[in-house]
Amino acid sequence: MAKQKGKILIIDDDDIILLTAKMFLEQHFSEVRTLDIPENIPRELSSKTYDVILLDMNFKQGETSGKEGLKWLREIMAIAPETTVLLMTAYGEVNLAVEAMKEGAADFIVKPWQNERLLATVQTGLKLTDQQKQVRQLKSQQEILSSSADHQAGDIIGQSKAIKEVFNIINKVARTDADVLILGENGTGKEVAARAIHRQSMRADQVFISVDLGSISENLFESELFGHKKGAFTDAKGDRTGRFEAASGGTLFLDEIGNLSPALQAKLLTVLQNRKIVKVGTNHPIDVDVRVICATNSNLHNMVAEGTFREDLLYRINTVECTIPSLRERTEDIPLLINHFLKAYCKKYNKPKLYVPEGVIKRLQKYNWPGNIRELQHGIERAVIMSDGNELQSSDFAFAGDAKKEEQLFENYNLEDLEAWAIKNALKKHNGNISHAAKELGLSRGAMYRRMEKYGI
Ligand SMILES: Nc1ncnc2c1ncn2[C@@H]1O[C@H](COP(=O)(O)OP(=O)(O)OP(=O)(O)O)[C@@H](O)[C@H]1O
Repeated sequence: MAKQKGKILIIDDDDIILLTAKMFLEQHFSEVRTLDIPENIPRELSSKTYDVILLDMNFKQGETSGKEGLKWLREIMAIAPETTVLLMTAYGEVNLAVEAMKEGAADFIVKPWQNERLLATVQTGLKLTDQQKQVRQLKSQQEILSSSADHQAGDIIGQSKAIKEVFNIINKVARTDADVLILGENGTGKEVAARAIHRQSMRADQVFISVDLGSISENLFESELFGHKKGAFTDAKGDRTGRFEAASGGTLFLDEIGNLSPALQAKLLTVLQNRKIVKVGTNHPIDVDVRVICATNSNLHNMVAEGTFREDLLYRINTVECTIPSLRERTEDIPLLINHFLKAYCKKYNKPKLYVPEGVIKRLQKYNWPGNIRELQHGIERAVIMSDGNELQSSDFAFAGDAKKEEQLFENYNLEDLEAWAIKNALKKHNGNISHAAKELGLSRGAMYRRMEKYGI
C-alpha cells in the first residue's frame, strides 16, 4: 500500500506509546518522528515543519491536570501555527480535551486508542493542514496579484515584421516549460510578452506572478522571494509566503534580472538549479514547481564579459532568448497602438469623439520614443486629458512643448520635418496668431492652413 505524504510528530514521555504509535503510523505516512522530552519542542519545530503533531497532555508522573499539555500546545501554536495539533488524553479527561480544543487543538484521541480511529483522526488532521496551506497560499497570491493588477495587460498589439518574429518565438516556446529570457529596452512590452507566454502555456489556469528585482532591497531579497518564518528577523511579525512559493504551479516573472548583486545572483542560481527554496529562519528545503521567465534591459552577454553577471546564471535562464524590438524599429505599429490606447483613454475619460489626425500620427511615427510603448501610452493618456476639441493636436503631447525633447523629436532633419518645426515655432512666437505667423514664413493664410492640417498642428 502506498504511503500517504505527510510529516507526523508524536510527543509523549512514554516510550511504549511512542514506539507503538510510530510503528503503526509509519505503515501509512511518509514520515513519522517521535519526541520524548517536551522541552525540546521549540528546537525541533524551528528546524522542521510537521503537518500533524500528536501531543500528550500530561508529562510528569502521576500528573493528570493537563496543564503541561496546554502549555506545550500554546507553544506549538505560536511556533508552528500552520500545523494541526491532535491531543492524546487518558479516558475520563474529555473536559480537558474540550478546553484544549478551545485553545486551538483540532481533535483528541483517547488512550488506549483503536488503530482505525487513530488513523482516521490523523488523516483528517492532515487534510486540515493541507486546506490551511491552500488558504494561506491563495491569500498571499491574492495579495500579490492585487498589488500587480494595475500592470495587467491585454494582447500584444502589432503587425510589423519585427513583432511577428516575437509572436513566432512566443508560439513555439509557450507550450514547453523552458525558461525564457526576454530582452529589450524599457517599456517595449517585455512583461506583456511574458504574460502572453503564460496565457498560451499549460500553466495558463494557474497564477502569473511578477517580481521587479530592481525594486527589492538586498536584505529583503530572500524574504520576498523565498518567504520567512515568524521571528526570523526583527520585523518578521508573522510567517510569510515568498513569491516562488506563491507562484507554485504557475509562472514567475523576474523583471530587471540584470540589477542583481553577485551575492543575490548566486542565491537565485542555487534555487533555479535545485527548484527548492529555504525560507528565512528555517533550514529545510521546500520543493517549488514554477516556470521562470526573466527579463532585463541590460545586455547580459556584455555583463558576463565584464564579469558583472554570472555566466552560469545566464545559461540557466536563457534556454530561449526573445528580444522585443524598440518602438523605433516598428514604427508601422504606431497607428495601431495609438488607436488602441486612444480607445481605452477616450472611454476612461469619457471623451468618445476624439481622434488623431493623419498629420499628427505621422509626426508621432517620426519621434524616437526612448520610453517606447509606455511613453506612447502615457503620451496619449495625457493628450486625451489635455485636449479641448475632438482632434488631438501635436501640442497636446507633452514632448511637443518641451524644448529638450523637441531636440530629440527627429532622428533626421528632412525638409518636411523642418517645415513643421518652423510653422510651430512661428505660431509660438506670434502667440498662435496664424496671419502673423504666415506672414513671417512668407505664406498665404490658405497655404498656412493647408500645412497646419498636413502636419497636424
Ligand atoms: N504590444 C503591446 N500592445 C499593447 N500594449 C503594450 C504592448 N507592449 C507594451 N504595452 C504596454 O506598454 C506598457 C509597458 O509594457 P511592459 O511593462 O510590458 O514593458 P517592459 O518592457 O516590461 O517595461 P520595463 O522594462 O520598464 O519593465 C504597459 O502598460 C503595457 O500594457
